Amino acid sequence: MKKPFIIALDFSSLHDVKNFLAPFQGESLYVKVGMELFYKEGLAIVSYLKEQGHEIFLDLKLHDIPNTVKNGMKSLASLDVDLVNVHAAGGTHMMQSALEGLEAGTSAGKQRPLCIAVTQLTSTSDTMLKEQQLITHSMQEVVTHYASLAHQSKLDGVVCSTHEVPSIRKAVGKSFLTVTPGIRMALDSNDDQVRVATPELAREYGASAIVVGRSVTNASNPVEAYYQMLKQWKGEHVSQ
Ligand SMILES: O=c1ccn([C@@H]2O[C@H](COP(=O)(O)O)[C@@H](O)[C@H]2O)c(=O)[nH]1
Repeated sequence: MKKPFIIALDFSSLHDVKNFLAPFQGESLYVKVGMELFYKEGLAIVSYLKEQGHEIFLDLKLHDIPNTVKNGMKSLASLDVDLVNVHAAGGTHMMQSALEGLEAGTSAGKQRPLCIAVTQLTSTSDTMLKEQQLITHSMQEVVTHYASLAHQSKLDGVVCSTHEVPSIRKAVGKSFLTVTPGIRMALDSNDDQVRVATPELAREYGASAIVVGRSVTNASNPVEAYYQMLKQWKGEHVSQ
């Protein structure tokens, strides 16, 4: 990915997004719009971020019957965002339908948005997998299996934690995207995340891109926090 550092704009209004982005003036960023912001601001937020020259990951995690996901993706493709996603648990038919919808909804001459599948949320622990989802395979096996299904369905990649990246790369190759949230600096709070890693570990394990929210957005100086994490992601020395 050209810009492998994605900032999660988990804000509740366009006003808060504008305040957050103001000190980044002139910088073209890769930003993630999730449910909180999109459900509140809708198309206005996408239009605004595009006008400002940012790339957009629209993180709505579609998970429904194949026909509904196909038509949903057809609508999302018309927004001209760069990256969208589904839940791999929806199955191969659903993932293939997602791609069909994206292709059908992309205007002639434009590139369809990339599409990736969420494997297991980074807030899911081994215990939750076993006790709440009744899955007896290991996290690594489950995530890698979902990545193989997404690969067979011709998706562009997956959302996973840093810890599963090496196994996924081994199973489906290096060109399949591994986008990793749950990124924290060593001394940061994990909040509700379970399978966390530093930017440095994500780079070392070969993640295609990292997604960072609160470690930047809640920092007392977000611009400084962003550059500190970006430096670590690029392999430049940073002391905390
Ligand atoms: O497995 C997943 C899938 C998506 N996310 C999203 O990434 C950000 C992470 O935010 P932090 O504040 O850095 O924890 C957030 O928008 C999630 O919805 C994820 O964390 N894990």
